[in-house]
Amino acid sequence: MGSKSNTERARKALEAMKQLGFSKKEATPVLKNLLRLFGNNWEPIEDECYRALADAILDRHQETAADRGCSATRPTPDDDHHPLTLCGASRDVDTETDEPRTKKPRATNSDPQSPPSLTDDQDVPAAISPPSHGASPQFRPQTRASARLRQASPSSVTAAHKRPRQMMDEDFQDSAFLREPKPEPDIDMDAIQGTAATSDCPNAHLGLIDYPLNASSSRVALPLALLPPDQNVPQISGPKKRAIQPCSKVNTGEGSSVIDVASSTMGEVKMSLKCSVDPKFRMPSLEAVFKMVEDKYLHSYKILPPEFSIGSLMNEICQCVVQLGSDHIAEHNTESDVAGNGRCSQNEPMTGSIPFVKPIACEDGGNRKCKSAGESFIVEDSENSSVAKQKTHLALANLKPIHDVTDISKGEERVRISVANEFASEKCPPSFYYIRGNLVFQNAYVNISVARIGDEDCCADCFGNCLSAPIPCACTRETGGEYVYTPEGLVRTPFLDECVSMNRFPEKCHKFFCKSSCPLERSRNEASPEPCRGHLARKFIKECWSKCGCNMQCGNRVVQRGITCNLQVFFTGEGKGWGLRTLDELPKGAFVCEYVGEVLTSTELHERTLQNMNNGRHTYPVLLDADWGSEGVLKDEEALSLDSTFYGNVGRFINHRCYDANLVEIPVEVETPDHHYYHLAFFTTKKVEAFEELTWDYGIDFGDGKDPVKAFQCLCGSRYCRGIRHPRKRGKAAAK
Ligand SMILES: C[S@@+](CC[C@H](N)C(=O)[O-])C[C@H]1O[C@@H](n2cnc3c(N)ncnc32)[C@H](O)[C@@H]1O
Repeated sequence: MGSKSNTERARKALEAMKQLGFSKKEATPVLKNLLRLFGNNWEPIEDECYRALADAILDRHQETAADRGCSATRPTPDDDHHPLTLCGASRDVDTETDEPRTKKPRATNSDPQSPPSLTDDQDVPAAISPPSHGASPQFRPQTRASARLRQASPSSVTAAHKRPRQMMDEDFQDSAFLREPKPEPDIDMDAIQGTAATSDCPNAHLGLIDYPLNASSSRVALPLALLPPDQNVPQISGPKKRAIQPCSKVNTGEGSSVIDVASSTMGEVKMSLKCSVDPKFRMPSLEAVFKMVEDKYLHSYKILPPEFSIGSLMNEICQCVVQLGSDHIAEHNTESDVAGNGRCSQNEPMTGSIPFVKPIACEDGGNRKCKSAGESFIVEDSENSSVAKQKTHLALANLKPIHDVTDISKGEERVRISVANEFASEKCPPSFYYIRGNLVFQNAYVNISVARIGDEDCCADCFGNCLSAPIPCACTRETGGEYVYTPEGLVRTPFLDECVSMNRFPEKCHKFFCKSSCPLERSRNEASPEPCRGHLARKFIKECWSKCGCNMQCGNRVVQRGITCNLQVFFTGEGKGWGLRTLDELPKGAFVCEYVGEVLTSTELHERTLQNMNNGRHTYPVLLDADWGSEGVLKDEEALSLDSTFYGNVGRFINHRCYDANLVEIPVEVETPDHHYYHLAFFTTKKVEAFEELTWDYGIDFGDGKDPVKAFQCLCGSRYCRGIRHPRKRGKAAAK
């Protein structure tokens, strides 16, 4: 095929169409169009005996008919099972003269290889033959082109079996077709597959199946509904790998429908829905259909915002098709970017994705199992060596979970978190697994046990809402006998301001210095670690928890109830990649989200760092170092950090802003009474307007040339920016 000239291929295609009764005049423009659509790739056109071409010609007929104002014709009594007839489809063409003719083409069929004759009673373009009796199971309408192809050539019968290649087939580089089935229980799949297997088509058991009916009836090609693409798709190895779509059963009963969606890289998305209809069906106006569906949704389900319209829903479907269909392209283009950094996904070297108190690079992928540990989970790899485990993260990254742009959390959160890109660049953030709570990667020691929580660390005697009780409960011990939260769930201003000030001016705050070697320095250089640079003695919020007598609505449980505000992941278009914004105005002290990721030990973090450096990739995990140095020697498995490179929540999208960020991170103790493991929660430092970007100060010293990880060039826009352009001046100004 590959060596054939285009002219030769065109000639053959037109010849094949001629045999189907399509004139050169009508086939040529359609062929040209298809070639343009497939980017001059002949294979999908030649496939299945030019099925795509025949379909396209018939589609054109239909469109022309629709333009002429024709709708479905009323069926004749014989057409009981032909509810939809193409307007104008009975028009045929003299294949010699290219002129329309009233008689359908007749051909003799003495040669089994030549096209069989098309008789008047056979030639039904939108043919749906009645079920036959006997051995043949129930069946579905054949598609128009397949009917013609089948009648035209025995070889086309087998070719028609290849229909499922339309979905996820590598041959279709420029176009993708999805077919979403309704469950269709009535067909005997064994019978179908058995029949198909008798043909010489390698994919005969898939998709469009030809049915041998009894002697009096013609053979009917059955379009079987295909499962959606996220099902397991077995691959056939061979010269060309083919994705096989498993077939679902066909239902010939009333109300069954099949949705066809086709798209091309040129942004065209075509949807068609085939439904069973009453024989007296007449095409209603589209306006009436839209109105009826909108009314139905509005009145029956009451879930619609006022701006809802079916038009925009269809537009959204189109956009989702294009986006999902394009994701693999973005993935190929962003192989080195698995950390959710918008800049990197534009093929720039990654300068870091995970914000942090002290930046450390990391990377990884793979064969993992998760097991739960209280509210945390442990992610285990099947391999033993820690380095190997880190490596498996690379493989994991290649699994590329697909984002749902209507809710990137995929239902993990209580609110939907949409994705928006007002720029024409990437449609979706690079892949990661969305998790609502932290996961232990491997060796991190997160000891969540009821026995560890003493009476002084819980309020077992409380009931209902602790904030309504006359005396503050035991859970306020850490905060001087006062609740941090107001009854409205906001962090009280004095506490909040102290946290903000601590982050802005860490040099003025109390710090813990590790008594022996610092785990962070140890991980950087185990042989001769540098002296500890100090860790902030952070202020904690302690929330009530499961060992407390209060209920889940208790005012001292805010972070553990999860995200409640309307957030959106959006493309900043300011060189910072993706960011997070609020869709509603937020008051000062409001909880926004946690920073969620994998819990790593400092050794694991260091291994990721090395792996990452080897791959030219950097990420910035958050150290959970609040209490490092407050005790004796901190064991490595107790020195924890969070990394949301591969597993994370929306916190991973929050960009950095020097000094005057509108979010501050506050450690929150929930299930553990010590400060080795805790939650890192973001609260607003001031009132935030709707659609304002949410930012926090990563605490990066942009002027620290010694740090092994090169910081990104700061584009925060703050007048106090410590960014590399004015490191000293800005820093000093802000400190005043
Ligand atoms: C936690 S990620 C934030 C989300 C990220 N923008 C994305 O697209 O996934 C941190 C990375 O975002 C980028 N970034 C964050 N704040 C920035 C800033 N102020 N200026 C420039 N880049 C920034 C840097 O590449 C950084 O490594």
